[in-house]
Amino acid sequence: MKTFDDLFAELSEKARTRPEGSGTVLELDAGVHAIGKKIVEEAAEVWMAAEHEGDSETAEEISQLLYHLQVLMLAKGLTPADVYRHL
Ligand SMILES: N=c1c2ncn([C@@H]3O[C@H](COP(=O)(O)OP(=O)(O)OP(=O)(O)O)[C@@H](O)[C@H]3O)c2ncn1[C@@H]1O[C@H](COP(=O)(O)O)[C@@H](O)[C@H]1O
Repeated sequence: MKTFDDLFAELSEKARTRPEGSGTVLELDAGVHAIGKKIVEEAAEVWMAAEHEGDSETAEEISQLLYHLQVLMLAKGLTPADVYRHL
């Protein structure tokens, strides 16, 4: 099973090597404003799933929110350690 840190390592590598067909590369190229909009959209989907759908759908929406948060971290040059020190 992939963890938060596993995904961050995978996305960091995508950002470094910029493989063809990577959605992460496209999203990074779109910039912080576009990534921020995606985060707000996914956060709303988490809320709606939690209120109106099941646990599995909610967990899936949370995974998508975490993905977009990681893309924003990469766009800003932040690492998981930068975040963890605030937990
Ligand atoms: N975990 C994710 C992940 N979660 C969400 N997403 C993206 O976020 C979108 C969210 O989906 P929605 O259901 O909101 O669909 P949507 O609004 O129609 O999406 P868009 O039309 O806006 O793309 C998906 O279409 C993906 O583009 C993800 N994209 C990639 N990953 C993982 O990231 C890694 C690298 O991916 P690539 O960079 O694409 O190779 C791989 O391991 C992937 O599994």
